[in-house]
Formats: sequence, C-alpha cells, structure tokens
Amino acid sequence: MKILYENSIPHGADYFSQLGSAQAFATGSLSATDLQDCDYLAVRSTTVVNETLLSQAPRLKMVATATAGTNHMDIEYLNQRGFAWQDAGGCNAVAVAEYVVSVLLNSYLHRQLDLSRITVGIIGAGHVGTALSRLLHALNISYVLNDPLRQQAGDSRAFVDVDEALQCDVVSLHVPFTRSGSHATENLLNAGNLALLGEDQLLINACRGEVIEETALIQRLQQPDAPTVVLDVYMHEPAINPQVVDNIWLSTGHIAGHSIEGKLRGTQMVYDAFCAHANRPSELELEDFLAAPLPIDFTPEDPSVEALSYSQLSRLLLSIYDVREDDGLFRQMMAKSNQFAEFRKAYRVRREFNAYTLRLSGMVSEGILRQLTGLGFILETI
Ligand SMILES: NC(=O)C1=CN([C@@H]2O[C@H](COP(=O)(O)OP(=O)(O)OC[C@H]3O[C@@H](n4cnc5c(N)ncnc54)[C@H](O)[C@@H]3O)[C@@H](O)[C@H]2O)C=CC1
Ligand SMILES: O=C(O)C(=O)[C@H](O)COP(=O)(O)O
Repeated sequence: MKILYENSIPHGADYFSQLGSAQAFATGSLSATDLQDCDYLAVRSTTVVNETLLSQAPRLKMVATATAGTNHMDIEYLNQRGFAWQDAGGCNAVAVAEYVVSVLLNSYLHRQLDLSRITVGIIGAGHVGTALSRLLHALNISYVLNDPLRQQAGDSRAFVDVDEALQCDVVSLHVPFTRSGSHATENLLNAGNLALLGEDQLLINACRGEVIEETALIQRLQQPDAPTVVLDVYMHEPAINPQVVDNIWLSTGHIAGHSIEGKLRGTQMVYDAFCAHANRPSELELEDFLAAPLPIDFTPEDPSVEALSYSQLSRLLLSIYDVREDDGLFRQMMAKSNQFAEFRKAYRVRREFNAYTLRLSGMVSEGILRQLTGLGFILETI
C-alpha cells in the first residue's frame, strides 16, 4: 500500500509508514503524475485536491485532510469518482477557541473591554463555536449562538438570528467557507452588514478569509467609526493583501488552530480513517507522540471567592498563549516581504490549556476549581 502525505503533517512518517510505503511531498509540489501508484493521500489545507490533481489516480482509494476545513477539496468530484474522503473535524477546535480567548483577554488588558458586561456573538456553532462557548462559560462571559443549519436540524441549544449575533460586543466567526446552499458563507460579512458594525464592536475571523468581503472590509476600516478587527485568515492566502494587515488591530497568519495537540489530533484522525478503510487495526495513539503535561504552580489571589478575577485569569492564560506575540512576529515577517507561508512553517510550539497541570496549594473554592477544570486544565493539589 502506498501512502502520500503532505510534509506539514506532524509525525506523518511515524504514522503512515506503519501502514505501508509512506512518502512525503512538500506543500505545493504534488502533481497528477505523482498519484499514479498512490493508494491513500493525506493532505492539510494547503494542497488543493481537485479534478486536475486526481485525473490520473488509478489506485487511489481515499483522500483525507488533517484539518477541520474541507474547502480545499472538491468533495463533489471525490464523490463522483467514488473516492472515499475524510476530514479531521474538531481536531483543532480547542486551539481556535483558546486563540479567541487570548484576543478577549488582550482586549480586557489593552482596550478596556469589560468582560463581565459583554456578549460574544458566535456565528457557527460546530466544533469550534461549541468549544468557544464552553471556555466563555468557564470565564463567566455571556454569549449567543447563531447557526441556522444546526437550528433547523433540531439542535436543542438556544439560537439567535445572524442580525442579532452581529449586534454583540464581540462577533466571532466559525463557519466553513461555502459557496452554495441556503446558508452559503461566502461574503457573509459584506458592505451592507459591515456598515452596521460600530466602533465599540470587535470582529474576529479565525475561520476562512472568504467569509468577509475583503474589499468592503478595507473600505470600512478607512472610516473613523470602524469596528476593531482581528484576523487570522485572509482571502488569497498565502498571497494576502498587506493593506488588510496594516489596518487591523491583531493580525496572525492562519495559526489559530496550530496547537501541537490540534495538529497531532488531525494526523491521528487521518491515520484512523486510513486504518478503518483498509480494514486494519489502529495501532498508534496520540499519547505515543504527545509530550507529557507541563506543571504550573498556581495560587489564586483569593482562594475563597467563586471566580478568579479577569486580571489573574489574563496573567495565567496569556502566559500560556498570548496572541499578541504571534501578531508581533507576523507583522515583522510581513513587513520585510510577504512571508505568510514561512511564518506558518516556522510556527512555535504551542500547547493547549489541557496540556498543563496546575499545581494548587491549599484549599480553593469549588467555583475556582470548576472554572479551571472548565478551561481544560489538569488540577493537582500540593
Ligand atoms: N484558523 C484556523 O486555524 C482554523 C480555521 N477553521 C475553520 O473554521 C471552520 C469551522 O470549524 P469547525 O467548527 O471545526 O467546523 P464545523 O463543521 O464543526 O462547524 C461549522 C458550523 O458552522 C455552521 N454554519 C454553516 N453555515 C453557516 C452560516 N451561514 N451561518 C451560521 N452557521 C453556519 C454549521 O452548521 C456548523 O455547525 C472550518 O470549516 C475551517 O474553515 C477551523 C480550524 C482551524
Ligand atoms: O483545520 C483547518 O481548517 C485549518 O484552517 C488549519 O488549522 C490550518 O491548516 P493548515 O493550513 O496548516 O493545513
């Protein structure tokens, strides 16, 4: 069995050589002739899988992406040709949710956002939107959910319509990029509704650039009452428009989901999918590759209160992941020349909250314990 895998898939060699002859390809280098003798193809979002690539693939059985998004794959064509396919939905939901939390804590510290009074409008209540809602709950931050597809499918959570979500203090986008269907997301935010966002609002896009009409955003950002904008994703990646970067508050290069755990879960899901398709047992597990949890000594300022203060939460959570560090490095790299792809390739080691053991000394209130567990930490009393 021959497996081709994109070389940005962490531990690709360890996982796929366990199944057969595994060969890595560099991002951007794969062509149709490489697929002549390929049985299984593993990609990330940077390989476009379409008719051109798959035109000569007589042995191909399955294509899997180690990412949540699938807009780089022509699913209709895959189905039409009878190729099995798989995504890694949910692999990096926690990482993206932690990215948004890092933005919120920075807004609290640097933009006087009163987190106890705001409401976050989460647009798209799938894996990421749900993970975000859980973190916001743990942080005592109010939120509403907008997801007409889930609402129609009978999801029992409470939903609001998109106009109400867009009136929230913070609007965070977590939809897939879709061009067709009754709720297509291309240009979901456009000149019309961007005009309604006010200067007190914060707009975060960590899903796909195409969900915001970029020319309309650039025009809106020129106006004195423009909302504050944070972007991780852009149109035409990696050849993005530097004008966007220059006009927003925080700008990062499509790394919201790039925690070590998020990327590795993606690899594991692809490996499991290949094993299942080939009727082979999955013999490797995430734990075979994940580093041990890291200890942090933590003492609440007042262990008897029911919730930690936002200033203490900011210190704790931003010491683990501060999006402003990514913003600083990304801007530096973009200022020299467009080094979008290089920034992503050299991205630092980032662990999720669940990769930390908080060592608590003494008695701590039930409320604080619930909060820390809700954020994902492993707790240890010393
Ligand atoms: N920046 C990054 O590193 C990452 C970006 N992403 C992007 O975020 C997207 C969402 O990820 P997941 O939550 O894992 O996907 P998901 O498929 O679990 O959830 C997406 C949700 O959006 C909803 N939705 C679709 N159209 C909608 C519309 N017009 N309005 C409101 N809701 C709508 C769907 O019903 C679904 O519940 C991915 O498709 C991917 O493009 C995901 C992970 C990392
Ligand atoms: O999972 C997704 O969808 C993403 O956008 C990834 O986090 C980014 O994927 P790569 O571009 O690193 O494949």
